[in-house]
Amino acid sequence: MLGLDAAGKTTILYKLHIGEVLSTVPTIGFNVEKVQYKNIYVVDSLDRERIGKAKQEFQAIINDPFMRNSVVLVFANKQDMKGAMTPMEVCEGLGLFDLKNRKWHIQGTCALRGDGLYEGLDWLAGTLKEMKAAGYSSLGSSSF
Ligand SMILES: Nc1nc2c(ncn2[C@@H]2O[C@H](COP(=O)(O)OP(=O)(O)OP(=O)(O)O)[C@@H](O)[C@H]2O)c(=O)[nH]1
Ligand SMILES: [Mg+2]
Repeated sequence: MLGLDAAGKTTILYKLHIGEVLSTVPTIGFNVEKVQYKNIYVVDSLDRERIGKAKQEFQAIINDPFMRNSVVLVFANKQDMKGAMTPMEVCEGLGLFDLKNRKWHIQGTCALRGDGLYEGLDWLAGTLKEMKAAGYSSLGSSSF
């Protein structure tokens, strides 16, 4: 799971693991959270100023050779906040529409409440299963 600082990664993991949000402290260093599900990118939908930076990082990740053929789930987080970008705006901001030959999905989420998290993960699990059944051997990076 990847994303710029304060996107909501730690909150999502807390929510998924224990169903209750504890206060979080910023993660120093790489903004990478280990989680069983791979290929998840989290965006702070409220942070319009840094959507360009989020795009840069996102494009670098998905263009990494290890990420070829990988499926991508994007969480457009903080949908509870007034003025947040809609999932469609986040989609445009990241350049998701330009992705060729790639299965991707964007899911609006509110990590604090847990809204949308399982819907997104269901899509990811179902898609990975489909691809496995279709005989794809490479399901993306093992380092995510
Ligand atoms: N309103 C709102 N706040 C959120 C949501 N998700 C996370 N936050 C808040 O956003 C802040 C940053 O969340 P974190 O989970 O620490 O973000 P992170 O991606 O782990 O950040 P780094 O560890 O710095 O990379 C915290 O104050 C969270 O409570 C959300 O869906 N809605
Ligand atoms: Mg964190």
